[in-house]
Amino acid sequence: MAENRMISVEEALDTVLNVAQRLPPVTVSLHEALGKVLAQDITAPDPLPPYPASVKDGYAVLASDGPGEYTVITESRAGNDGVGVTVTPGTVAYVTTGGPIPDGADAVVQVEDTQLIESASVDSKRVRILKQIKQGVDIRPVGCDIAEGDVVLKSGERLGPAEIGLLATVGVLTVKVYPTPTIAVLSTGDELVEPTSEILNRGQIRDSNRAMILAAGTQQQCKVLDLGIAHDDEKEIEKILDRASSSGIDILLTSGGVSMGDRDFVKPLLEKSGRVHFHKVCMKPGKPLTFAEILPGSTENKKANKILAFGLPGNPVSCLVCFHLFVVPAIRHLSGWTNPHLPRVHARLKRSIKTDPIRPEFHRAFVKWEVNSRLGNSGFVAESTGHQMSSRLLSMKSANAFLELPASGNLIPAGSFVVASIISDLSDFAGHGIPTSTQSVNAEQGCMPQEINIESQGSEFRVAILTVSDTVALGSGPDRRYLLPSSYTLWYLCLARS
Ligand SMILES: Nc1nc2c(c(=O)[nH]1)N[C@H]1C(S)=C(S)[C@@H](COP(=O)(O)OP(=O)(O)OC[C@H]3O[C@@H](n4cnc5c(N)ncnc54)[C@H](O)[C@@H]3O)O[C@H]1N2
Ligand code: MOO
Repeated sequence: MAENRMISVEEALDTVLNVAQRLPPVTVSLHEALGKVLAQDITAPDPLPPYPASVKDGYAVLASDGPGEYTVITESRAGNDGVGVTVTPGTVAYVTTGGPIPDGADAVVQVEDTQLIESASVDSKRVRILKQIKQGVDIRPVGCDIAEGDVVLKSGERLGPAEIGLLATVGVLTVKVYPTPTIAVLSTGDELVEPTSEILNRGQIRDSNRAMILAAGTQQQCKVLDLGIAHDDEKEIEKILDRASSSGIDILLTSGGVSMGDRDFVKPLLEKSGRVHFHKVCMKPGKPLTFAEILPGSTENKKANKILAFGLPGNPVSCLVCFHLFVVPAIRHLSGWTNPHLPRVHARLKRSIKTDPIRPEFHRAFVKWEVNSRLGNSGFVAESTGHQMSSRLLSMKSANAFLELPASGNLIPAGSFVVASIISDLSDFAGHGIPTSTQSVNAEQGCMPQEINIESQGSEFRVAILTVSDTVALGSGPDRRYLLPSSYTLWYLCLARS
């Protein structure tokens, strides 16, 4: 039985992260690996470049020959070009960027430092070298990018586009990674109807939390399971929770029914099927957040792993704030992240904010980088999203950060620095911002933001990729097409010879 006191946010998060365990690694293909954390070291089986390669389009020469007129004995673009041909004093070979340096040559003179000499015969090309260069210039020696046996990626590293490119380069097409968890989402409440309902009878509202949390889970790369809406009926909720617990999920998220109402059944049901660690956190919003673990073998959960269960508060803002502050770090921990915490920055308040006297507040805000070269104080600036009531989901719209405001009941003046926990990726920092207002924002009665025009974001782009390279087409060099972000639809993915 969890104790009855309100625990601090730090204590609550520590508890969640202590209970959460990394999921066992799985093997996935390169296309499924983006965003995952590696569960193995990756070693290069061969060097890159595998042959001495030219850095420029130009002529492979003997540096000691110096400026003068030379016969072009071969052209080395890719693959076996120039094999068996040796550059001897008085001769040069034409090379393209990335092409193999023929034997004998020890430097490359870029075409800009040469002149092709008009010649009577097509077979005997001659070139004038205009510049003296040193040995080794514009040649990438074998293994200069990656040496054979180098560990190019370490267990625990997260795979972004560059890391996927490295895997492709070293020819690793399947990798061991930590999987992302499967999340089930249930809304509870007699007042809730499907978002498709056109007419709302008295006392009814559309269920926003389920769609929102399913989207938030998908954004964190989780597989999501929609458990629908349950009435405030103990037996009905129990049945759904039992069924969900036996369906192979890792995290169970409910919304509503965790506060003090006579039909708030979620907490007692979690107590029945597992261990409730806490059910009240000293924070605003999100006070009634409940956290439990459903242990293997309890009720219908016959799975070998335990399930983390979060009873999220029903108020939509409280629900999403708790998701970011507690569920996201839990997801990251299960997915193998070494640091599962939200990143934090210091941001200057654009306007003053009145704090709550009792609970530390997670004030929704838009944080962006502002350049102020005149005063020399460029940095992050935070603008409130307006009225912070926990039923007002508009206060989450556009928010990319939560300002951590200590409980004092005082006014934090404009220009003060506060800690901001970042909840979006950094690309959102250049966004549209919040409409300007001169009023200070009271934690209880802040100003209402006006409607703003946002250009449509997140639309899907269709991208065609064509690798044009003789080297790649002949199989003599790596292809790094896999660097494409997964949010794009691949239209065309192939190799072509130049
Ligand atoms: N006597 C007390 N009452 C309340 C307290 C308290 O300490 N003592 N705490 C308040 C706080 S703080 C919060 S937060 C809420 C949380 O309550 P529940 O988690 O039990 O949620 P519900 O009562 O079911 O709903 C609250 C509110 O949210 C709306 N809601 C619920 N689910 C959804 C959904 N899926 N989509 C959209 N809106 C939803 C619901 O209609 C209510 O308006 O409790 C306070 N009360
Ligand atoms: O904690 Mo509740 O989430 O303040 O509204």
